[in-house]
Amino acid sequence: MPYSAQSNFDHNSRPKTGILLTNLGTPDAPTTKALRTYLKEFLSDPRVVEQPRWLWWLILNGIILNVRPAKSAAAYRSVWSEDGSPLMAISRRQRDKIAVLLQQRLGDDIHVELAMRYGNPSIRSGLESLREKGCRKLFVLPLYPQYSATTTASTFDAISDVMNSWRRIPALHFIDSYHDHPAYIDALAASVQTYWQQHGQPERLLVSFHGIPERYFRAGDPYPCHCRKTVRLLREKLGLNEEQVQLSFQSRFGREPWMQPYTDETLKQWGKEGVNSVDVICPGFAADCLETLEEIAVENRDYFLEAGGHQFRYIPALNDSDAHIEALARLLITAINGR
Ligand SMILES: C=CC1=C(C)c2cc3[nH]c(cc4nc(cc5[nH]c(cc1n2)c(C)c5CCC(=O)O)C(CCC(=O)O)=C4C)c(C)c3C=C
Ligand SMILES: [Fe+2]
Ligand SMILES: [Fe+2]
Repeated sequence: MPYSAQSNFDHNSRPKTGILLTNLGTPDAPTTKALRTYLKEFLSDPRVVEQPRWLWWLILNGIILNVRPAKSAAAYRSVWSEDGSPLMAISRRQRDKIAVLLQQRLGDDIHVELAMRYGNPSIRSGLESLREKGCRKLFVLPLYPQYSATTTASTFDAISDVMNSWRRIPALHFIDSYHDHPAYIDALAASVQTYWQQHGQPERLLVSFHGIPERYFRAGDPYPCHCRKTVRLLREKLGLNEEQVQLSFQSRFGREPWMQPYTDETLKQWGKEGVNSVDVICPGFAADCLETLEEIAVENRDYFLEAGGHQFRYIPALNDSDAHIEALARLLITAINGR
């Protein structure tokens, strides 16, 4: 098989620097058909579901892909905007703003692309576009602050799958996590403080992360440790105690135990115990998406209020806020300058 190269390759060209921002991905439309395509790709990834392949193939194709797409499509419709999926719209704005900031600070030889691990725009299209622009140094920033094999390592798999047919591999820098980066923690703390200055401080802050099966943690996935460290640093920065700021895991899928405590059970328990007011923040999501806008802000709100709680608020993700763009740009500039 011939290995491929940049189509307009010039041996004397000046090397450029490419940045690939990635996130999980989202369906192309909030329809059952689009959800089936998206979920099939996502849930066929062995990094996401670690089960014997034949058994999982039967469950996925026999049950899940017949039931879940319609249910998920209805949930996506409830958050879909004029700009499409919130995750996609916000990710595009993040890419545009980061590109402007990096070009202002480092010059025009920097190119920034956005790619999604599942669906569109694909990792292949992002990498090929940077290659066509002559990028020979490549910085990949998966927008997952906390490393997990299910997300971060899966992104790496997709990159190596594309590059294994390339003639010239760029100098590759893969940013594996930034769960304790001071600029990220500062941006999170500032977002909470600003929210509280405007709306008042609740009794408790619940810091909710997407879960993973407990089995993956026992096999060595550091994700829960990264989540705990983010929460500790945030709590310290806010000057609050372990009762006021607590961690939980949301979005469990399937029957086996996932990381605990579960977000829904925690909120039900707090409602029953007489906790009056709760704010929830989800620092593992760089952009608001179905998991925050629907599962947290709607579904879990109901659990808390039905259990006896009085006030529930969701503090938005960092999204394309100036503080977030600045934090991500600082992360990238440090990597680019090798410091
Ligand atoms: C099947 C197991 C799943 C694992 C393990 C998992 C890990 C994981 N996911 C995210 C981030 C996101 N997940 C999102 C949606 C989503 N996640 C799963 C399943 C697993 N995720 C499903 C089936 C879905 C689709 C929605 C649904 O049908 O419920 C999203 C939202 C995407 C959007 O379009 O809005 C994000 C983001 C992380 C960070 C993570 C492990 C650390
Ligand atoms: Fe997920
Ligand atoms: Fe969910």
